[in-house]
Amino acid sequence: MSRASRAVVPPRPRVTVLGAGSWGTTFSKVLADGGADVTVWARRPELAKEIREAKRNSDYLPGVNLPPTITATSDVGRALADAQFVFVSIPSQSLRGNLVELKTLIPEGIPITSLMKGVEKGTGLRMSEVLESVLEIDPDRIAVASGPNLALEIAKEQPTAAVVSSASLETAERVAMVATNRYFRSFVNTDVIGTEFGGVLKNLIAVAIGIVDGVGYGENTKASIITRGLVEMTDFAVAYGGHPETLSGLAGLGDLIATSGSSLSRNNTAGRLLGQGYSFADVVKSMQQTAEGLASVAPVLTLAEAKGVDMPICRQVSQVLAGTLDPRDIAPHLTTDDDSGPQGERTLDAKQDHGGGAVRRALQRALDQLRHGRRGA
Ligand SMILES: NC(=O)c1ccc[n+]([C@@H]2O[C@H](COP(=O)([O-])OP(=O)(O)OC[C@H]3O[C@@H](n4cnc5c(N)ncnc54)[C@H](O)[C@@H]3O)[C@@H](O)[C@H]2O)c1
Ligand SMILES: O=P(O)(O)OC[C@H](O)CO
Repeated sequence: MSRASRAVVPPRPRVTVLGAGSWGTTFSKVLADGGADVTVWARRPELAKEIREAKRNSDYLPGVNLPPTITATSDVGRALADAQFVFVSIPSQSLRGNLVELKTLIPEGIPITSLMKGVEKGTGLRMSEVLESVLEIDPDRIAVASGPNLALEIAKEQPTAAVVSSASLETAERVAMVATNRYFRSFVNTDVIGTEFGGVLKNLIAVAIGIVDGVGYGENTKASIITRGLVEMTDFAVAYGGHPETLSGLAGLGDLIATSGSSLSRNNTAGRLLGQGYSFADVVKSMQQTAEGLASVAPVLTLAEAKGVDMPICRQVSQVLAGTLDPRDIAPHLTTDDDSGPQGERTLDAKQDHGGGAVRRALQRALDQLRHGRRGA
């Protein structure tokens, strides 16, 4: 027997993905192309059948062929039966209800990874926090994956990077190993808060970009909102214990660039429709897929208020959604919360405190005055 024929082939990991929308299905392909045997749980039996038999998900990923190592079922018990890894990709606002039903079906001790980018209305919890509280599991078993990850581009195997984060570096590394293939590379970190909030907050900024795009403003306006949006995102995440460098990475700036610049983004698309004058109700009705940013605006602003973080861009997005601000009036104010005079630009500050944003801003302004000899610079 030759040396090659005696080589031990490692067993293929058995992975379950909950959710067969555009991201659940795309991520299943990422995992299968990385060497896993994947079972997708789809709510609708006809979709499970299409994925299982035709290796297609024509509603969400037209023209994409799925690998033969993906199967699907609408029976969640069967989907989870012998899973070694679970990935969850269902709309954030329905996560809790689904988890309650399948709580007892998840095998003991395996890593559970959130692929979602929203916060829960009512509780303001991040998706990893909902997983932890409903499943009552050790946070070391929980991971989140985020980054500039527009599903259709990845389904077409365009090279992409992501970041997998867990309180346990070992869990992050195990998950990243299965979530890596020739066109998809997963990095790791242990800043779950920064990683998750990056994915949530860039959706709100992408809605703002869509709004000004819909109104007809150009690249200067969009660049201004992206840059000031990143400051808002960072202030918020840091106030909640995230690391500023995470927000400068794939899960923050990276995702912000991808989402703000692409017509594939549902958040960007929803914003564009608002900017063109459609009402919030009309936009929700016309969206075929989940635009998480629309549901996350209110809980994010509540969380921001609790920590004294100013989020002028997000606040004005919420006013457009509520119909109290005309989209055409949004851009001149979007990049500032203060029209009483010039402010210091204050971009990213590695020495930011973890909370007390209002006090920090007041101090920063006083410093700006001292530095520049007048109010702001
Ligand atoms: N699509 C992307 O490019 C992308 C990329 C990264 C992250 N995400 C995140 O992934 C998550 C899922 O997004 P998506 O793009 O797959 O959304 P989607 O709208 O394409 O699909 C959502 C899926 O969930 C199902 N669903 C809807 N309500 C449900 C419920 N009550 N219970 C169970 N299933 C339900 C739908 O039938 C659908 O199959 C979101 O949090 C999104 O932010 C999406
Ligand atoms: O289509 P969106 O707006 O949900 O964005 C998809 C991903 O989050 C991009 O990383």
